[in-house]
Amino acid sequence: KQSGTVGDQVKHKIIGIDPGAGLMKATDKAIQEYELKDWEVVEGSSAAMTAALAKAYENKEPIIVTGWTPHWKFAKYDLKYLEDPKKVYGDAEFIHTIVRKGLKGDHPSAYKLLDNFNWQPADMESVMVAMQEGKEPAAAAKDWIKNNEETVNKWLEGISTVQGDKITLAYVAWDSEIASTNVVAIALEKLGYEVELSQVEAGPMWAGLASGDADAIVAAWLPTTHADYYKEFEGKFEDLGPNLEGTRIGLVVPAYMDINSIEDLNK
Ligand SMILES: C[SH](C)CC(=O)O
Repeated sequence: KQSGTVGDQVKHKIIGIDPGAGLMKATDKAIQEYELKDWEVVEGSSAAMTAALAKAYENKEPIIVTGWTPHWKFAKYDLKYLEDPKKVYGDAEFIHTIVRKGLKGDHPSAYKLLDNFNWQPADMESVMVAMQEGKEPAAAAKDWIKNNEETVNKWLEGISTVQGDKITLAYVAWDSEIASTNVVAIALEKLGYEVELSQVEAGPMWAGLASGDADAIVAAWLPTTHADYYKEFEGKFEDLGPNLEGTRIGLVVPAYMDINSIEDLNK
């Protein structure tokens, strides 16, 4: 049994991810709105956060992380979101596909595939779990495509193939976006495209679309999480709408911790 307040137990640290993530901006807002005095959000990465979570969970130690759904961590560990009565983290959201201006004219087949791409949280999570169990992202994506031919053929239906045209997909190394971007890359390769995957931070991902360095992303968390980026680059991209429905972001803790709300962090 841990002694002291939950703040003492976790040294008033919330284990975050890359600083450009909307989840981190929302967490900074939570610190303010819930007046979490002398709490710190530790910047790092998706991988560092899940490594810290694994270590704490194995030792049944208290930990608070910035978390999101879909994610393999919910399949692997018994976790819960802290209630967010002030709704700082918004409600269930979507992941959108966004393409650079002009893509439709330059690469109509790629545009159509990107517009058709959509799948369920369970689909994304199954690719993430395979990656977490050690499969290379491209291999995990290939397996999922093999096991979901009907879905993928619907995306590809009626789209004419190409001979080696190049497409660049930008993404941030969030486990969810590594999964989705690798799946879309393979679907584009099935059409004959040569696909480059460009791993960048969140800001440069959106900037790359606006500059035309990136042709497309399937990593836009909207309407709230990436609202700032959407506003900053509005007019310089084309939003093809949701490719997945039912995301969630917030503070996540192991179920063995006896706190249930962000408000409990002040006790
Ligand atoms: C970490 S979520 C995949 C996206 C975001 O917070 O920007």
